[in-house]
Amino acid sequence: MPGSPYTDLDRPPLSAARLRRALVFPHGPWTRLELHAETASTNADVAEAARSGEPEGLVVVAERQTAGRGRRGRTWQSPARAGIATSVLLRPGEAVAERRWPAVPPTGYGWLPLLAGVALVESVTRLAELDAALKWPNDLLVGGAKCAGILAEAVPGGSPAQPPAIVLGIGLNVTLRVHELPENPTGLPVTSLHLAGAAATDRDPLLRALLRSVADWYDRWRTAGGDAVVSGLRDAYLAVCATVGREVRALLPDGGELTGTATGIDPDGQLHLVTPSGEHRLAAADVVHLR
Ligand SMILES: O=C(O)CCCC[C@@H]1SC[C@@H]2NC(=O)N[C@@H]21
Repeated sequence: MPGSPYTDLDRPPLSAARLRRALVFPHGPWTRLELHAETASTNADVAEAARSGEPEGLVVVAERQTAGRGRRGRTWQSPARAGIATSVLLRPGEAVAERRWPAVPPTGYGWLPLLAGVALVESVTRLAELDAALKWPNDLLVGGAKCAGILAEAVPGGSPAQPPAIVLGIGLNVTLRVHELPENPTGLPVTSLHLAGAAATDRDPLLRALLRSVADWYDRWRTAGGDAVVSGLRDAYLAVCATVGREVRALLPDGGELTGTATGIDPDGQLHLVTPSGEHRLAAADVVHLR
């Protein structure tokens, strides 16, 4: 696409052969990889596969998305070869006897985007050698700016007895340049690993490390029946969460807003907020760090 600000063929493509090495990680759920040069949204692709009965473990990766989805109905920009855009299919409600994974009740599913956030911090810290943290629930912050986002979407089962599948989508800005960065509606600055001074921006190892880390945490969490405390996931999340202990403004899904101190994360992954009007537990919100 000559003339498009998003086309940059100097950026090396992802290698399906190199990425497939992440699929054989022994504890992971990954079964199949699809790598697309372009798609509308990897979350939409995986949701469609889930509706067609695809088993757990599909990984869809795209070099570019034309209609990437963000949280709360927003869009997500995925310029060609400049980031990681991936979605995975998880079926936590189905027991897996050979792995000794019991079925996780749907009340526990809220931890999946937080799990992906922990995996993002681990892989970015290790490979890009940057200090990374999470703004609750799962915005990856590098130097106080957003570098990645996570969108988990539920796909209802085929019958009321069948638990929903979860599409877990991760978008990471790797080599985006300043003119390619989108504006964040809450005023949060946005960055990429390259702009933040990453030691390495090779996307194959980054994505492999990310898939391994998600697989590792998913195995621990599933083995513990979806219990974030027993699996150690809650502690791992708290260790990298930049929100707890801060003064924050929470923009609520109903348009309301609360200002107070974030004091903790409960066993369901909800944020505790202490405000002058009392204590609140938030399942979803856009959080702005004030101090
Ligand atoms: O708003 C956010 O912060 C969440 C952004 C999630 C973007 C990723 S990119 C891969 C996957 N496919 C999508 O359409 N969205 C997610």
